Amino acid sequence: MSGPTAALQLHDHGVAVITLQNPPVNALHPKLLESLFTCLAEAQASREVKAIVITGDGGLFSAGFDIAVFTQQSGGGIDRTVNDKLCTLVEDGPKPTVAAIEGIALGGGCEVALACNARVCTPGTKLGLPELQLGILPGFGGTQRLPRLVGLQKACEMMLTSQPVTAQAAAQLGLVDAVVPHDELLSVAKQVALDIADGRTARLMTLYRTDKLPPLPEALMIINFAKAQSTKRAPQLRHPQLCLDAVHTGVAFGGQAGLVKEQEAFAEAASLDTHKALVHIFFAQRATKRVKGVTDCGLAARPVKSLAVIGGGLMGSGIATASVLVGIQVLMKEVNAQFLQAGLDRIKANLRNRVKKGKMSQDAADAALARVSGTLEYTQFSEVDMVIEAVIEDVSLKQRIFTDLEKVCRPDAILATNTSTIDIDVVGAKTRAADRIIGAHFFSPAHVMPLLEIVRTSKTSKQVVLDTLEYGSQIRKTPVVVGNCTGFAVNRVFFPYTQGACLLVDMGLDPYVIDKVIAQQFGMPMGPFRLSDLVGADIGMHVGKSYLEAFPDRVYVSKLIMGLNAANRLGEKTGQGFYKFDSNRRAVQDPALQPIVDASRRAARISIPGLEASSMTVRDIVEFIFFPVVNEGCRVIEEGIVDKPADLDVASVLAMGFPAFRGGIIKWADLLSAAYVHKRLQRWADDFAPVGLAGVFKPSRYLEKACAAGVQLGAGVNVSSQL
Ligand SMILES: C[C@H](O)CC(=O)SCCNC(=O)CCNC(=O)[C@H](O)C(C)(C)COP(=O)(O)OP(=O)(O)OC[C@H]1O[C@@H](n2cnc3c(N)ncnc32)[C@H](O)[C@@H]1OP(=O)(O)O
Repeated sequence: MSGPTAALQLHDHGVAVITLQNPPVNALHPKLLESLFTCLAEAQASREVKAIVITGDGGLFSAGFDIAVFTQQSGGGIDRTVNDKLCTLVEDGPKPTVAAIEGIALGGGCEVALACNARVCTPGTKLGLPELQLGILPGFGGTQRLPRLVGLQKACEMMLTSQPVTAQAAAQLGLVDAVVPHDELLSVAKQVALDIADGRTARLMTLYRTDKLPPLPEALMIINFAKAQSTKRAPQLRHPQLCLDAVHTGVAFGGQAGLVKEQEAFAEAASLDTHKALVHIFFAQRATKRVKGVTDCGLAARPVKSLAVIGGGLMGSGIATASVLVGIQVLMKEVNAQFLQAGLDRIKANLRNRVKKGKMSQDAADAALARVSGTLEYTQFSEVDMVIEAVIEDVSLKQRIFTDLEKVCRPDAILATNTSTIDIDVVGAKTRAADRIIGAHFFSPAHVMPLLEIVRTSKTSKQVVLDTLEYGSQIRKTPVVVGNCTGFAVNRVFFPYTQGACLLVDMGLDPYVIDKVIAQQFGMPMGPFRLSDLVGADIGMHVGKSYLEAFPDRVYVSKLIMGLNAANRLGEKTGQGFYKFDSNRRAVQDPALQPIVDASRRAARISIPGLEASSMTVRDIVEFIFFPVVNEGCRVIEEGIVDKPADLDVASVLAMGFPAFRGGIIKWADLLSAAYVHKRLQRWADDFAPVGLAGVFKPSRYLEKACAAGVQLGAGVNVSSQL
């Protein structure tokens, strides 16, 4: 088979079977679409063909338009005329077409199926229109045909959430006409096609159906409600509105008018930065598992079957939960029976929560729980493939544990620490096992947060990095492999985040206004001060000290966090921090914070001419806080802490909640232009030089060089090679 193509075969009784072929997911590359068009035209014209079945190769129908093409061509890379002609040939060509669907029918794949005159699928198939998660909208007629098949409300929900439906739900909704076993898929689809051709079954053309559409006033209410909901959820996003505009035109003026509007709306969405950002994140997230010098050198990963977790606290029990959920046997070790029981109870509670939320059955939760055993000894440690230590951040305690582990574990067992602040080399300093010691930095809650930061030292073996990557995939995390430095990649890049916000408060801005700008207008899940309350001001101060030691040239020490510590306003855990918290953990503004803010401002005495608080715009606030984060990201790239710049984008999205629709921290800077980021940082460095804070903003070498060379920050090594 050569490249993306469609294959035409004539089967018995005059049924032409066209098979989409483009492994691994039969993505609709323009070449495949062209080939599909040629096959369809041939089948439609052939005297020997009575009916047509479209199916996919390798047990999958299609994952939709080839997303890689979006990165290569402007305007979405979709040829409208091919698309129009193709769907017309499928839907109302002389011979009926039926889709035989297995595995997935997503995006354009689902839309080709929607244009068919009937659809048959196998159990386990997922169908949906997830285009909005890529910053576009369905562009092969999905905005018109889906509402006509499943009803307007359900169609809006499916498109706005990007969530596919199961085969069973699709049958109930009328999205498919039959669900049949794998062995019968093709024969049933062929029979349905012949039944239509012979007039035994009515030939339905989805675009012209109106039976599932509500009367116009009701339809408009549904669309307007969906628009309002979508604005409330993500006011920054335009493409959901464009999608609903296309739906609106279709229900008000008919499917053909709707198709024209859909194409216009698609082209507009495809031209926006949101689309570029989301496509970037789609590929970047899948690329984190490919690490130079580790995954490309012929080594085979060893899956983890049994794991020991040391420490049953919040992190340890979360790690254990994530592992038992995917079938790994877990041995949890604690120092006494009471702590052990508390750890096991936490795992039980985590699983119970999942059952309550409908994420798993009680039977599956029971089976998962049966995979955990508790111990106070090291006796069974000789049996495990991997150990993850998750005790408190105490260097000598961790060193003792690793010395013990070296003695009790198999010589090939992976020894991991979940530290977030301690140098991995120091943790293993008293052992001779440095080649199998690695950081496995989880984010809290460990069984929920999707990122696993894998920290390798200069001594960690490739095999151990590969195995830990494999473990990350096993527990369904997105792994990012990083180097060993203060804060590793994620926390290090984000240390200027709260720092910049504190500096703004000391300059006169209201902390609650800053939080609103960063959360509601920029799109972070919460602002820096709400985040500080979640993490705890005590932890903030402790971590701040380690950054001050490591990077004294660029740390601003505000009295704000110290003031909170002195007043025992540590955040959620003490009921008050920047905010005060009611019994439902709801954060409300607290006037009692003001004296702490005033004291911090008096101590800071920062006043920069031209940078008065009252003159700062939303854009100023956002850039003042995030450009130093970008700058630190540049240093991390230059030092080779990350394998590739896009890893930082993924990490910032998955661990810090940086908006995916902005592409992650480095992609966002590139979309704004590195030169612009550089210019603003340099200006602030000059402005703040008189108060001794130039270092907080001074553009990094990597940023300087990228600008000088006119290359993107995301270019990585290409920039470094020009340094
Ligand atoms: C005009 C139209 O309306 C526009 C469109 O159709 S836009 C496309 C809409 N479709 C989508 O958004 C589906 C995107 N894909 C997915 O959700 C998931 O990849 C999936 C459910 C199909 C498979 O998931 P999973 O089994 O976990 O495998 P996953 O690693 O994600 O994908 C396997 C490979 O296929 C690639 N791939 C998946 N969907 C693709 C697509 N639509 N185009 C190009 N490549 C795709 C992935 O990049 C990955 O490549 P890699 O192995 O080189 O990293």
